[in-house]
Amino acid sequence: MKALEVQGATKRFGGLVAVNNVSLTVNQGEIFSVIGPNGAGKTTFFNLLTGIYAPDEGRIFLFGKDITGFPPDRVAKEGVGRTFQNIRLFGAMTVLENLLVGMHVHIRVPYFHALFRTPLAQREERRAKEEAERLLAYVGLLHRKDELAKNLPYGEQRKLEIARALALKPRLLLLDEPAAGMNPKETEELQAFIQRLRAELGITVVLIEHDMRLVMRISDRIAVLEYGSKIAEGTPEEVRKNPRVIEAYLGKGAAGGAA
Ligand SMILES: Nc1ncnc2c1ncn2[C@@H]1O[C@H](COP(=O)(O)OP(=O)(O)OP(=O)(O)O)[C@@H](O)[C@H]1O
Repeated sequence: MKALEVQGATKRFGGLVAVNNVSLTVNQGEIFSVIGPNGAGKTTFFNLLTGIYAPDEGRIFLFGKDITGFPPDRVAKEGVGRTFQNIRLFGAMTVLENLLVGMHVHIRVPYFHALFRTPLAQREERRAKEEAERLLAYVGLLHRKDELAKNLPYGEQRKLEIARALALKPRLLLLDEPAAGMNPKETEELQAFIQRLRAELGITVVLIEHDMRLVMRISDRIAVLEYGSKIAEGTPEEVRKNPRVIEAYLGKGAAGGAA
C-alpha cells in the first residue's frame, strides 16, 4: 500500500523553481528521508504535502486519495501530521495545554454547548484531557504536564511537538529536521522514539534531516533533492555511494571525476 504518492510536483516562486517535477512514492510503514543541501526545496516540498502551497503542476495522493490542492486543515483531517523546523510550541502554556490546543480539530462540541459549558462540553473537555494525558504518558512526558513548555529541555520540546502532531492521529507523520539542535544522546533517543511510533502505531514517517548519521541509520529509503529536483533515491547504502549525491554535498570532482 502506498502511503504517499507524489507525481511530478512543481512549485515556483516567481522565476525560481523551488520544487521541480518531483515524483516519489512512500510505502505504508516506511521511514523515508528527504535530504539535500540548504535551499534544495525540502521545506517547500513538505509545504506542498501539507497544503500550505498547492503545486503549480503535479498531483499528490494520500493512501490512494487525490489530495492535490486541499487546504492544510483538510490535509490534517486526512491524516497528515507535521512538525516544523523551528519549534512552534506555545511557550507560555503548559505541556498539557499545548497538547489540548493540538486536539481541537478532533473535539466537536456545538457552539452553544461550548459557550455555556454544558454537561456535554464538560464531558468532551474531560475526555480530551484524559486523551492528552494518555498521549503524554506514551511519549514519556506525563511528569512534565504542568510545566511551561518553554522550560522543557530542547529534546523534550521536540518530543512535545511530535506528541501534538500525534494528537491528530496521523497515518503519515512529516518531521522537519527533528534532530536539529539535539545532542548525540537526544538524537539517539529520538531515533528510538520514531521507530517506536512506526512499530507500535503503524505510522508512516517522512523526515527532512541534516544529521546524516541519523538519516543513514533510521531510513528505509532516502530521496535527495538539489535545486528543487530529485537527483537520487534509494536505500541509505545506495544513496551514500551515488556520485551525484556526493557531488551535491561536497562539490564537483569529489566523486572521483564521475559525472
Ligand atoms: N515563500 C517563498 N518565496 C520565495 N522563495 C521561496 C519561498 N520559500 C522558499 N523559497 C526559496 O525556494 C528555495 C527552496 O527553499 P526551501 O526552504 O524549500 O529549501 P530547503 O531545502 O528546505 O532549505 P533548508 O535546508 O535551508 O531549510 C530556496 O531558494 C528559497 O529561497
